[in-house]
Amino acid sequence: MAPPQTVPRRGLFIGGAWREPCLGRRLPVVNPATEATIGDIPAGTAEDVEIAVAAARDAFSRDGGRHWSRASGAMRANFLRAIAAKIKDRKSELALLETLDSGKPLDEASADMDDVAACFEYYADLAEALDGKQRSPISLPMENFKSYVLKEPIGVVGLITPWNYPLLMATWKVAPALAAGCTAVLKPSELASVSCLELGAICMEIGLPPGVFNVITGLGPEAGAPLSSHPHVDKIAFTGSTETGKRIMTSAAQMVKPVSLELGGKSPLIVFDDIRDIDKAVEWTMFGIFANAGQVCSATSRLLLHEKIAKKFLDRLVAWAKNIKVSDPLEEGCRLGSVVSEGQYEKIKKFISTARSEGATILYGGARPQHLKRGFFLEPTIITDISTSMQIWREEVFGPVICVKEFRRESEAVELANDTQYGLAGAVISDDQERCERISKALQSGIIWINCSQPCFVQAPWGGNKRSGFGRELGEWGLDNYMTVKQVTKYCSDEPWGWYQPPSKL
Ligand SMILES: NC(=O)c1ccc[n+]([C@@H]2O[C@H](COP(=O)([O-])OP(=O)(O)OC[C@H]3O[C@@H](n4cnc5c(N)ncnc54)[C@H](O)[C@@H]3O)[C@@H](O)[C@H]2O)c1
Ligand SMILES: C[N+](C)(C)CCCC=O
Repeated sequence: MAPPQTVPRRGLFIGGAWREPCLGRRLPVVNPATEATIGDIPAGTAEDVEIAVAAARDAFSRDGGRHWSRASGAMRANFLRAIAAKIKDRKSELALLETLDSGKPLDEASADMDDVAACFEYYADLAEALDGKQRSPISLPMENFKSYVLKEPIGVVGLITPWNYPLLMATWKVAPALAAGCTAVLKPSELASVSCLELGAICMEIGLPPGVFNVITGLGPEAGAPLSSHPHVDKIAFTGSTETGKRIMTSAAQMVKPVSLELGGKSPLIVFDDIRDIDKAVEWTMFGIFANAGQVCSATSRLLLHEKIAKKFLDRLVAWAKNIKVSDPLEEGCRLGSVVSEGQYEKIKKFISTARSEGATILYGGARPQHLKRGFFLEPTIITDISTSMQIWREEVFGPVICVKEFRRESEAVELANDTQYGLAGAVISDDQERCERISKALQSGIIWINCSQPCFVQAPWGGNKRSGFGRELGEWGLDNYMTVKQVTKYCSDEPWGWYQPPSKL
């Protein structure tokens, strides 16, 4: 039987229940691989944000926080593990929904659901470990004082996320926020909210206390902006474009509200002429730019090739690119689905035409695959004859498009790699390990891959420098994003302090 091609009809998830948006509006959900409308999502607005923030505040302080924010980490870990178990149970259904919603290959969506469950489990372990880390003593230089540290949840957090890995990017925030004892309002992207609403359904099923987790879907300016400027939201964690990140930071600054920003990228991949296995390097290059149709913040979209191997490498890259199965993302073996929306499709095509008009060569791809008449599909695209002033070299495309430049010396490769306003990721492929270490130090980015591109582990920190943002997600750093540190210092001497002259007792 063919899988269903519609998405569940949901309301906003607020206070543990489904609620119709105050203004009663909804947004269509379009399957980008077929261009068919397959359902709709609520279009939340400031009125709904108000209700969701109040629900989250109430959940944070209900019964003095005994049931959530001040409960033991072990108690919260039980809920996180229950969420992970439900994600595993519903893995194939959730993966299908994400594929229908975003156009990504079903195999990729399935792998993402594994990562989602693993992330909830990981932060369940960290929540549990938090109990043993409370009251950790601080060594002081004076014996008559004792000091210790309490790690406390920051409060109500607003989580604003993008469409490229809809549930995974939300989970990178939701799991540590809940582990820390925060309560949260999630605003997923209007282009792919379906799986995040299902996370609401899962939280309801497992009996998460009402208001601990809330989902407001809707447009950025209508639902995201009131969340980021809300006076009762204690922190905003944002993943998305650098332009929106700037707006969020500006609005949060008015209340000196902390923000963490995971923004865009234009990451380099440097390949040296000392490699023994060209095909192995070519496959990582492909994975670095064609996975998820290049709609990856850390996509290694600028390829730097040593001039001695450039010709041979590009011949193999084209051969491998020709071999990619570009198809309906539900087809078995699909490795390149559609991009997420018509808007994104047009934007990518414009990047390609501008590159051509600026004098670059479209070595391979650059157009709709001929066998796909509908849907927002693009061939894997390889662009050469680049100069560093070209738009394609400087700006994030967020599509299956790689631009290639040659270099002669290691120092030149580093200079070209760092020639960007972004600083999220960088990769080097070389059989010389010392060279790899040198390059790792020289690249100005938060993530470095050696002899690979894109593998990501929940234990390791994730985030960027420069205009790719600041703050780190994942690992222990991800948990720290949602905690404040409180020092408690006690005077424990029987002697008076003795700074002032005591008044006469008479
Ligand atoms: N660094 C990372 O880890 C990472 C991960 C994934 C995506 N990204 C970046 O995200 C971008 C693509 O995602 P996108 O197109 O969804 O980004 P976007 O900035 O358009 O939207 C991101 C989110 O912000 C919301 N938003 C938009 N305007 C807003 C406003 N004025 N106030 C508050 N919220 C608002 C959107 O509705 C969406 O939920 C790319 O630049 C990509 O590099 C970064
Ligand atoms: C490492 N992943 C899974 C590709 C996620 C990257 C997040 C940014 O787009």
